[in-house]
Amino acid sequence: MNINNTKVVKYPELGNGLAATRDLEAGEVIIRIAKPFLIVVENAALDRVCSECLFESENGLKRCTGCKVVQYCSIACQAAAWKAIHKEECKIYRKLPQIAPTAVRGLIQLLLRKEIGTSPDPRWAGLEGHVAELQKQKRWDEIVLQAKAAVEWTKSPQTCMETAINMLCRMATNAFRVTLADSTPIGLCFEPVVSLANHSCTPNATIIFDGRQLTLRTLDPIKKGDQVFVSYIDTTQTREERRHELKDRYFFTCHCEKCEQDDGPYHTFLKSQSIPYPPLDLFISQEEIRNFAQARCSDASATKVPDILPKVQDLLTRSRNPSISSAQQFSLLQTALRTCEPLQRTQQVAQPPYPQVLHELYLHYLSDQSTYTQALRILLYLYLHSDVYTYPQPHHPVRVIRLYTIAKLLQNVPELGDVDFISANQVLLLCVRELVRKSHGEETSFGREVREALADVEAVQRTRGGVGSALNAWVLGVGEEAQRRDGKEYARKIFEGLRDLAGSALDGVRK
Ligand SMILES: C[S@@+](CC[C@H](N)C(=O)[O-])C[C@H]1O[C@@H](n2cnc3c(N)ncnc32)[C@H](O)[C@@H]1O
Repeated sequence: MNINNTKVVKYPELGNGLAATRDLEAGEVIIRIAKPFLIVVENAALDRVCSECLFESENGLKRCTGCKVVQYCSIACQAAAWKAIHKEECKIYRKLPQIAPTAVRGLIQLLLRKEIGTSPDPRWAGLEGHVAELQKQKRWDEIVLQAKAAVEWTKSPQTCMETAINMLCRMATNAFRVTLADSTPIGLCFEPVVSLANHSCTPNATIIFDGRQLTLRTLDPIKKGDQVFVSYIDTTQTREERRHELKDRYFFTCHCEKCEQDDGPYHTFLKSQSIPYPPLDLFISQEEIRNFAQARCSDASATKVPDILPKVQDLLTRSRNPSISSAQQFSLLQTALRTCEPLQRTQQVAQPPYPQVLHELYLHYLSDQSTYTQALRILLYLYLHSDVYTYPQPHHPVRVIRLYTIAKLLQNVPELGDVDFISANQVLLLCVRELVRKSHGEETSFGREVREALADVEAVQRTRGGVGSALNAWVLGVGEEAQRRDGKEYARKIFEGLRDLAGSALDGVRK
């Protein structure tokens, strides 16, 4: 079977998988599916996104007055959902004392759509479902109960029960999270074609959503015949955490090189095929990153760091307790940062759990507008000292979102040091606009948002002399030589200033 740029290949140990049918460049679209087989907004996101288009809405969402479960951003979305499924679904939701679990709501949709009959559908029956393994787990009773409930509520024939159970098992192994452009999880997607992609802890591809549209994109170049890998889990975790999650949820032990060699972020970076994006080289040069990673890998003291993970994880869990005060939360995060001191001493900021601590600190500062400047500094620090190793591709969606967030924060903090914040905002947005072609796609809603933000700042720059056009000429490599040279000089100063801001990021926390 040929699926866009891939074909299904059976691999020993991994089962079916997807192989590239031609050489693919970094950031290319492998498969795009406008309407995946099944998408359900997860319970925690029902109040956040429109259940039809899956976007957030600046004007707020309107709840369905019938079931009071789903919400829509417009009459058009409500009408489309009503016609497609909600007319039937609504009658069921109304009678339930509470909102059914996300997977059950997915099964209800499939039963109502008559996608589940008395025998498994060839579109998904061939997918690995791990039925025998699930039968041995505590989860099995829950799966059977969920299938029974969905069959009963949809008034489907009892003969559908076995297929419904089979479908829930397939969903447990094959469904993946739907996310907003910034990776916030909002739903569950079951799409049999893309589910064929196997897992690696150093994936060469990633799944991106734009509303309902799903795109499988390359992170690295993939040669014709090579396998396409995505990651099922958060790859920044330690090998033990990754292996535990993969075994528990997907019933396999990962033997990718990162797991076999127990490579940390610096080793993984050195083995990556990272392709530099020249304008960002002025922010942090590829050569500098490579030399630094090499030094970390040959530093014997780097391997002698005590196991701080359990203590830091405990502190982070306690800091997320909603009933503690902001001051108590900050104190726990300060202790977590101090516990990471051995990693700081050996300059291993990208090594878990250090980046997690920094991220929590960033979120803490972001929760209060008066501390946005600290949030900005921490984010710059994370980008320069961790992200560039953990996500080696400059167009990696996480890195692109990080740069975009830094640009947005620059608009919301008072000027600091010598950095011209308006120009810094522009130069970062110019880079993001270029990188978004490979990370999310310029035709996506995120691509449009970036272009609009850039147009706004460029309008301001036009009133401030030639800086804006020089920066534009330099990033895009257009215009006259002298203008590009000026642009490069402005950019060098901006990036230097941003690096200085990152340099003092932790001063306030350590006090
Ligand atoms: C989403 S499915 C991928 C398609 C699957 N290989 C199939 O034949 O249907 C996930 C399942 O594939 C297998 N799998 C995926 N990645 C693997 C890997 N790196 N090593 C071993 N098995 C893997 C596991 O059985 C896992 O539960």
